[in-house]
Amino acid sequence: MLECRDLSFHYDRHDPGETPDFHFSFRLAPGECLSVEGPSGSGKSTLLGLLAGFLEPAGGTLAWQGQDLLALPPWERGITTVFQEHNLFDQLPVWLNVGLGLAPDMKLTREQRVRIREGLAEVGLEGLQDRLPGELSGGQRQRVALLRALLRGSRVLLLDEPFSGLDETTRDGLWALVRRQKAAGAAVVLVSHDRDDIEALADRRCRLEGGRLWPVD
Ligand SMILES: Nc1ncnc2c1ncn2[C@@H]1O[C@H](COP(=O)(O)OP(=O)(O)OP(=O)(O)O)[C@@H](O)[C@H]1O
Repeated sequence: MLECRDLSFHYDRHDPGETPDFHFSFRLAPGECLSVEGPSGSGKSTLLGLLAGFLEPAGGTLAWQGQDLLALPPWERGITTVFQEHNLFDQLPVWLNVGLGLAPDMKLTREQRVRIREGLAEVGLEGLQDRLPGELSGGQRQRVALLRALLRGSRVLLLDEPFSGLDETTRDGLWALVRRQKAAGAAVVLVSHDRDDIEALADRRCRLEGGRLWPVD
C-alpha cells in the first residue's frame, strides 16, 4: 500500500498570489491506479514532485508497505516518474536509453536486450533502436521515455499526461504495458484529463482543487 497522509507543502512567495497550501492524503494498493485531474496550476506537478522526492514536504507521511519513503532519496524510493518532458540522453541510442531503465550501469544481459527489442516492437518503434533521440519525432521520444519507465518494473509509477498526442494504436500498446505493470503489483498515479486514458487505466479517480485531493465518482 502506498500511503500518503497529510503530505503538506507551500511555495515560498513574496507576492500574495492564489497558490494554496497543499495537503495531500490518499491510499493506493499495489496494482491500483489513481487518476488525478485538475486545472492548470492546481498542483498536479507539485504532488508528483513530493511523491518522487524532488520536493521536500513541510509535514505529513509517505510510506510504501509501511516503509517510510520520506527518509529515502528519490533514487531509492522505487518510484519511477514519466514527465511531460522526456529526459532522454541525447548521446545514447534508443535501445540504450530504454536499457538504462533495466541496468543503470548499461551492462545489459541477453534477456534484457531481448526484452528491450520486444518492448520497442510493442510500442511501434521497431527498427529505430540505433537512432539517437534527436533523430526521432516528439511522439517517438515520448514512447522511448515511457518504455524505459515501464520496463524498469518499479513498485510505484507516476505518469504525467503520458499518452497525449499519440495515435490510437501506439496508445493501446502503451496502455497494455501499464496494465502489465499493474498486474505485476505496481501502484500507478496517473495525471490525465483524457477520458479514454482514465477509463482504460484508472480504478479510482480524484480531482485536485484548493490544494487537496477530492474523490470523483
Ligand atoms: N517554484 C515555484 N514557486 C512558486 N510557486 C510555484 C512554483 N512552482 C509552481 N508554483 C505554483 O504552484 C501552483 C501549482 O503548480 P503546479 O505546477 O504543481 O500545477 P499543475 O497542476 O501541475 O499545472 P499544469 O497543469 O499547468 O502543469 C501554481 O499556482 C504555480 O504557480
